[in-house]
Amino acid sequence: MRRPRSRVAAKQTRVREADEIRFLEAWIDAGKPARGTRPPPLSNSSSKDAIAKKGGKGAGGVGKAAGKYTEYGDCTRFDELPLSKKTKDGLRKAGYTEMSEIQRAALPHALCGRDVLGAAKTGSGKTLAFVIPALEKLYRERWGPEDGVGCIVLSPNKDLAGQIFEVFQNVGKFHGFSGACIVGGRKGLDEEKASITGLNILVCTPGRLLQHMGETTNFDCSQIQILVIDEADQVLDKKFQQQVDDVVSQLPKVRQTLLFSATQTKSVKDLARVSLKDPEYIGVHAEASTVTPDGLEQFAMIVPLEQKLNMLWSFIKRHLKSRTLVFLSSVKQVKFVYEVFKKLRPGISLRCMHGRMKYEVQQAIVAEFKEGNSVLFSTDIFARGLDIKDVDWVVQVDCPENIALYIHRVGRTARYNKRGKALIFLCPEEEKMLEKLKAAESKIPIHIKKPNTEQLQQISQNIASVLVQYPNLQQLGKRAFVTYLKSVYLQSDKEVFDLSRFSMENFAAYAASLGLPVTPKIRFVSHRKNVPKKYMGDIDVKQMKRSSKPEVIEINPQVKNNLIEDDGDDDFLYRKEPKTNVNMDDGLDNILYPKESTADTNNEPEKVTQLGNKSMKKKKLKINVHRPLGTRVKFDDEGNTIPPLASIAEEVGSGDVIDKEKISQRYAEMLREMKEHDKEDKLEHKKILREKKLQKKLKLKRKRNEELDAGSEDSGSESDRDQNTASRGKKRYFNSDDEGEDVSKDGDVLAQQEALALKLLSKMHS
Ligand SMILES: Nc1ncnc2c1ncn2[C@@H]1O[C@H](COP(=O)(O)OP(=O)(O)OP(=O)(O)O)[C@@H](O)[C@H]1O
Repeated sequence: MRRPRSRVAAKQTRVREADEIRFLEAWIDAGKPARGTRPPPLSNSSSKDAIAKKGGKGAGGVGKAAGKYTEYGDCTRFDELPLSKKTKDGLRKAGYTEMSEIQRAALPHALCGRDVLGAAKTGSGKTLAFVIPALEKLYRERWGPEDGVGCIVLSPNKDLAGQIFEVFQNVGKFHGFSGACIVGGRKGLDEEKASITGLNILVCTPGRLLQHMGETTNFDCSQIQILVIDEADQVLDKKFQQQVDDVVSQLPKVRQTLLFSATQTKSVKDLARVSLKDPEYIGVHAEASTVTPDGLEQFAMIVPLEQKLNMLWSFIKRHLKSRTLVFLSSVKQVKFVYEVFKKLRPGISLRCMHGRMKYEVQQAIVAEFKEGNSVLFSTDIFARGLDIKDVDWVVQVDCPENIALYIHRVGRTARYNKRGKALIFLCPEEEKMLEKLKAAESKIPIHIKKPNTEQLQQISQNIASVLVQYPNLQQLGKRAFVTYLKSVYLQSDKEVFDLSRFSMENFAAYAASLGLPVTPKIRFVSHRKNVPKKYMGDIDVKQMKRSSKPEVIEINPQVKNNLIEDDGDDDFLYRKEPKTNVNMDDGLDNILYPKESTADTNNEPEKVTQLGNKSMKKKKLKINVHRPLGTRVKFDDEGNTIPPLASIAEEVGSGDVIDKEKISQRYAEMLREMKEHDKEDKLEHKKILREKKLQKKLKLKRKRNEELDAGSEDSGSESDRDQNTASRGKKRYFNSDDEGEDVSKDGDVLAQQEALALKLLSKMHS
């Protein structure tokens, strides 16, 4: 019986694959690099010759040459590695031919089954350094659908997980493995549960994987071949500690483990937690003079807290032809700055991104951001791993919590041999961070730039008017204010982050710079445990300031003078752009920074007193930054502050000038009107009460008469009745002319008396 052709083809494929696997295994074993060896750097031409001699393509064959398996420890191209045809085809199709340094160093060790702890600069291609070994391992193990999960990749967040999964899809497209990106969120959990047991490759966040380990029936990870942890220093950090430990405890001990990050952990404790066995420590840039990408230019600028938004706005206006990623420290700040700037229309499309967004929304935003020039405001959800090509600028408006985060943030630009620029705003109170960045051991070539006050656009007033129009934004602004201070307060590095260095005036000016009419109260400090003594008590910022050092408080003379300047340009929003089209290479620095400082890398940061001094000559917006917390500030047409009472008078009166006499007249009038109203109300109330009383009495009277009438019919004499009524102390009605005469005997007389009484009463009240 002839077998169906497809079965024959399938068998042939199986046989071919089995042959290929045998060849690969033999090659991997015979040509593997010695432990601890690294390929020579590529820049050296003599090393290239040496590579060619040793066995690269130039040496006359891939895999086997002259009957011997070639060494692959020094090769430079993917197709010189002992990789399956499927992976090589995938790489070629995705456009990858030459290996990056980390790939050259890590892949040979990872392919021969060793555990690897890899560190390399941001954007240097670490993802392929673990995706390729993972695919190859499963392929050589002939992993199939019935084998379940064979590879787990842990990523700190869902965006990065999605990105890694895409690389698996691209490079592994010719393999038949199934896989999924398993990230948080309620949606999709049931679907995931239904399919996860049949998947081979899982790229997931630790929390979601743990959820499946606990909830999904038949979900078994006991056979996995390879565990990868990307952004290992973060995943092994406190935040994920419990989750990662729980996950790892459910994995088999015999497996390969690969750990990668731009800022690597070497903590023995951490490595023990994931049971790395005799790992290869590969830090390809450990000897490099910088830890950041070579194509990255980095600048720092000392900007007072209350000038940060002005500076950011001015920056955006000067870089309309760029793709800029802006980091802020909280979701609320991101939302606030994005919403407010959007209303102010800078002339470039704006986007925002934070962790509270749905995954699909985030994906859509990233896709849009990739399309053209725009500004993306983001929290640190974007700081690590995210790979967007051609980001021109990374601007850090808020100080990163440590050097590692700085490195990851700036690493969103200048990726894979591209060029890029990064700018960080540091408050004068955070100058310690600048010292740390500049320290030799940090290996961060950062240049100090002096702000060009001539180009600085003051937008606080514009923001304030936006907030008046959109009260929701005012609420958001308040929350952004509080959250920012909270984030500073909660940072552990008190050398850099110390709220006590900020004065009450700083906070008030900062609130004003966000367009807030009132400085929000900051109460969170007193609610924290382990609060340094100086912050304790029924705290508001006033008390914090008292413990600060005076020299750092009064950095800005404008604050001293209670003044924040305004450029007085009513046409601010629609001001014409400079003739030049601004882009990465057209000497922008001269626009935002003073010319004389561009080459200066060693200057001490100038005290921020310089900011805006020139435009002080122009019209001034006077804001009393010393006003007590909770005091509303209003402005007149001239930009002067006016007390709330004056603003009432202005609304009522016709003139432009605030007239004190008018105010008191208005108050006197209001008082008189109020008294009159009060009198009328009282009379009305009395009248109602009396009428009620009278009605009650008449009702009683009628009832009594009815009883009396009934009594006279039944029994007793008149004298008895008189006695009875008198003894009960009831009032009796008398005719004034016939005083003493008992009229109750006569019903007509009674009726007359009632009518008379009613008449009298109504007269009295009318
Ligand atoms: N061999 C290569 N040839 C060409 N491009 C490559 C190569 N390897 C990686 N890339 C590209 O370089 C970019 C950065 O790669 P990847 O995201 O893996 O960097 P990374 O080192 O993981 O960065 P980060 O530390 O920021 O996560 C990607 O766009 C990727 O496609």
